[in-house]
Amino acid sequence: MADIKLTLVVACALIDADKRVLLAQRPEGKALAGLWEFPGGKIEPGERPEQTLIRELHEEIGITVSEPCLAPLTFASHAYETFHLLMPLYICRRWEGLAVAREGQNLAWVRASKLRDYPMPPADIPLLPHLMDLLL
Ligand SMILES: Nc1nc2c([nH]c(=O)n2[C@H]2C[C@H](O)[C@@H](COP(=O)(O)OP(=O)(O)OP(=O)(O)O)O2)c(=O)[nH]1
Repeated sequence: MADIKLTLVVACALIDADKRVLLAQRPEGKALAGLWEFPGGKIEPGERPEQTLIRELHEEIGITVSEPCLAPLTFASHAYETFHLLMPLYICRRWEGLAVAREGQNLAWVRASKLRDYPMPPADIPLLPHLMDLLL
């Protein structure tokens, strides 16, 4: 059997007081460019997933999240051509600061009923019903 490269990425559904979720658009020049994703990123060596998420949310959108405000929601397991993605999705309803695009990416606060209007990476599609149930 061929070796499988397992890539661990942590992501977060940030939910605001109007039950909207934050999506970020992947920039041009990257894999999956133009698709809308949950903020997050790859776990660096020595990091716990929650630390990764707190770091990424600060780097990418300038918010400060404390660990007790992160709760596990669901996960994605998806075979991309060159790696297998395993992506825990956390949910967070409380943070400090305003979400701003610090890396030039587009951001959108999206209601459950509009989530299907935002094309997402294939790994994310099975996560949507779960999220919609929670937000509707
Ligand atoms: N953050 C995030 N990544 C996702 C989602 N869905 C999905 O397939 N991914 C994939 C895209 C990337 O291959 C990987 C995220 O890693 P990354 O944010 O470091 O992506 P990247 O392309 O900048 O990585 P790289 O240049 O450092 O290799 O997970 C999602 O909802 N959120």
